[in-house]
Amino acid sequence: MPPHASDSTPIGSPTPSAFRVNAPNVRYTDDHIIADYVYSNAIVTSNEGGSINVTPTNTKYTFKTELKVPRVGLMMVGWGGNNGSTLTASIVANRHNITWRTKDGVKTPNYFGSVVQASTLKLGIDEKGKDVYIPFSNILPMVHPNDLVLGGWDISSLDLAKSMQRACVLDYDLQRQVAPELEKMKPLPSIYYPDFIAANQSDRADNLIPGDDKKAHVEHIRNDIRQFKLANQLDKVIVVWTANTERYAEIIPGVNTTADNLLKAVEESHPEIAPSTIFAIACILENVPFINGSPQNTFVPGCIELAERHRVYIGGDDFKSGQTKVKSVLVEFLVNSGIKPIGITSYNHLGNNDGKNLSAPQQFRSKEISKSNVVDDMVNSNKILYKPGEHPDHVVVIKYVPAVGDSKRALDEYVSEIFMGGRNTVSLYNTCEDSLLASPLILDLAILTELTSRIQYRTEEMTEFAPFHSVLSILSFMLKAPLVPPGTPVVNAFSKQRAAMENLFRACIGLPPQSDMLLEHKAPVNRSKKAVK
Ligand SMILES: NC(=O)c1ccc[n+]([C@@H]2O[C@H](COP(=O)([O-])OP(=O)(O)OC[C@H]3O[C@@H](n4cnc5c(N)ncnc54)[C@H](O)[C@@H]3O)[C@@H](O)[C@H]2O)c1
Ligand SMILES: O=P([O-])([O-])O[C@@H]1[C@@H](O)[C@H](O)[C@@H](O)[C@H](O)[C@@H]1O
Repeated sequence: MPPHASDSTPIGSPTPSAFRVNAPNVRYTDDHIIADYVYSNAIVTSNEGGSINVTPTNTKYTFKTELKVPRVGLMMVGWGGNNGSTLTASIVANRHNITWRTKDGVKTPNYFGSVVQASTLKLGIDEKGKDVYIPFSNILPMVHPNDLVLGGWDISSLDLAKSMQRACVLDYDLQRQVAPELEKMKPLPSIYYPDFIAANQSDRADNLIPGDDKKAHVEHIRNDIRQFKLANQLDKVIVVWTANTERYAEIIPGVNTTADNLLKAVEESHPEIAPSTIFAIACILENVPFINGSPQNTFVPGCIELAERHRVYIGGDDFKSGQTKVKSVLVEFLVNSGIKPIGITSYNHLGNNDGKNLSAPQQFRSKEISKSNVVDDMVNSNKILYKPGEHPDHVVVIKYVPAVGDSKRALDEYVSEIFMGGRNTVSLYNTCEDSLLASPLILDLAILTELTSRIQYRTEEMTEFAPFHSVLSILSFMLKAPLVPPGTPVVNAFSKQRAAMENLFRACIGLPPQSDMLLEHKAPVNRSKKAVK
């Protein structure tokens, strides 16, 4: 059976072979790859005397992955924004291989910055012991970005060509060429509750679903999704929130702490239910995954419970695109090197509409939270450096400076304690082209969410295959404040996030985790008996 997709599997077709895993624990059928996998862990216990015992555990899983790549729609909330318009224009450019001229010469379209489309992973070693890498998108059949059918909503009525122009992100010679296709794309009217985003956004709000009946709004969004799916003959739709950052919603017992009281609050049009939560509820009830690319607490407890009840995938929060992505690498490097960050100052200024919205205190606060919590797991992992409850000083500053547009300037300083009372200071100046860094993440989130929806698992205790938990923590690599199943650990460390994602998909094809031990070189199997002098 041809087992795996190439990195651009035509929709719905049998999967052309990219590679085959020859192992007794892996089986291929016309429609699935079925892999038996042993998940190894270690339970650590300590007794009163303080001595620590470690008990290795092995849990048998079977993963079943549907190989057929469906026809997928990506609906973006905030489609007319900088990220939404930039992604749309870029997909059109890639789809038609449109090149464009700049002062630096001719540019060709690509998907750089997408972990799925532009990164690789180690599959194994060749006969000479040399690492063999494949495109990440080849590990399992995935939707190719060029095949995504795009749509979405915006409170601004501008078509996508005008939105792209307003964003001022892409070179003019490219904008010029994709404009004819983008001008046909018009965002659906959306829901607008002024209290949740900065007042300075009101001048865009000319494309609204009427009324203030929140239950009607849920039904309207559900119908929009159904119509989009029908009109484009889609098998699946994924919704990604790339609209403005909202203020945090207050968690109110009896209003949004359980699925039932959240639905009741929607029926009563409770003022504390945010637009993003209305979209999430609509998606859950429509059995459509919803991913939150912004930092607000869309997923109030009742919303998570609703997703669990309906077994619909949700994920978030807040694309991890530039300054924070570097932070999740640098702090991991420092702490894992036994160096103690004691002061982290993250300043940036930007001049796009996101920055304009974030210039309002409540919207900034949402972003400050997601940008500040990103070091917690790394700090908590090293009790040598940090006493219980001890944390680096961590300051986040964001300033709105229209003059720099989408080209955010991030200035970071990391002060650390080093050997024998020494101090080390790392200063970074990072020009993050915000939308060019965030847009590829929207692709990764949508494509990996769709892939995950084709994977089921079963353990020896289970009689049936089942989907993963509704909260897709496997998406954390793309997110600043990873949403995780209630009560489970939040991982922000960059290398751990990447390894978790890679190793899960390796498990689905029956391969062990990538350990990078290179034991074959350190302890060669066929080493001669003679001692080396
Ligand atoms: N590097 C990045 O760009 C980056 C990184 C992390 C998070 N984010 C988040 O992604 C989001 C989008 O970023 P952007 O730069 O594209 O912002 P943007 O302001 O350019 O786009 C947001 C769009 O959402 C629309 N909108 C606002 N409320 C809406 C609603 N209720 N329904 C539908 N549309 C609505 C606005 O009209 C606007 O077109 C922001 O929340 C931002 O904080 C961006
Ligand atoms: O991802 P990252 O570069 O750390 O964070 C960014 C912030 O620094 C920026 O101010 C904001 O506008 C973007 O939405 C994004 O959240």
